[in-house]
Amino acid sequence: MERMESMEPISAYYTTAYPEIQPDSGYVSRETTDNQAKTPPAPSYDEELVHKTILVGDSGVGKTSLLVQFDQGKFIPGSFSATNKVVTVDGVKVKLQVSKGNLKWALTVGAMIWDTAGQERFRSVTHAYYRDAHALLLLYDITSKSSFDNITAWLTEIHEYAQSDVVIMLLGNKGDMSSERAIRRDEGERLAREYTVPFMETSAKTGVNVELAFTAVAKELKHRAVQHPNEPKFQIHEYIESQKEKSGCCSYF
Ligand SMILES: Nc1nc2c(ncn2[C@@H]2O[C@H](COP(=O)(O)OP(=O)(O)OP(=O)(O)O)[C@@H](O)[C@H]2O)c(=O)[nH]1
Repeated sequence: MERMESMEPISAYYTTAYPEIQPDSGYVSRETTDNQAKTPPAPSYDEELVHKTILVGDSGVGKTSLLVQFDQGKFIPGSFSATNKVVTVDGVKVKLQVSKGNLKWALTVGAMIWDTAGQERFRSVTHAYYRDAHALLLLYDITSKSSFDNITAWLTEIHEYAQSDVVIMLLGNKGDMSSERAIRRDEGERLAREYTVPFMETSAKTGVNVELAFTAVAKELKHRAVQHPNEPKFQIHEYIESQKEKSGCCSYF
């Protein structure tokens, strides 16, 4: 795996400042790429395209663990809870750039902002981050009914502040904890269908579907950026299903 920055040891990872990823840096605006797509000849893939992706969801659902699993290919047990780690004023816990093959991600993990009365609000990153995001990974924890119930509120927040064409994916994380499961897989599937977003269960612990989740959104964004008007649209749902079948994804949680 090619890294865009030198890595710090994990112990320092969540207690030091992260490489700043400026909202406007490192990726091509959709407006530009749309125009390019309409101008013959068909555009080639912009190798510098960075897929700005934010992970959101209730506290403790495993956002940071999922990012670490994707980035480092391992599970580091224990909470990266925002409450005792550095959270920037804009509600961001981690910013990181990851590069795999010719795909690049600027990843941001949102941390819950607590209001003065100590009540959790359905807001993590500030509006500027939402507006700037190409993709949002929205996580719940399959062992936590409340994290699932709150997905609707998260989606309301996303629809209010994010770009209308943002790619959203719903992830039911902690898929390895089937004995403590509170949300059936078909409940996740039903919710995803209701909001017309792709869905899969993941495990930051075993790594199941982690790479697929990030790759699927990046591929969707890449296809949008370079799509020729006459070409068929990339079908993210079909891509996910075909890859799940290839990897036999869900049988070894
Ligand atoms: N078994 C299991 N545990 C997980 C998984 N993902 C995360 N955890 C655990 O769940 C807890 C919370 O994980 P975090 O990655 O800190 O969650 P977060 O969403 O970033 O939390 P906040 O910073 O509070 O927003 C930790 O104890 C993790 O070890 C998973 O897929 N399986």
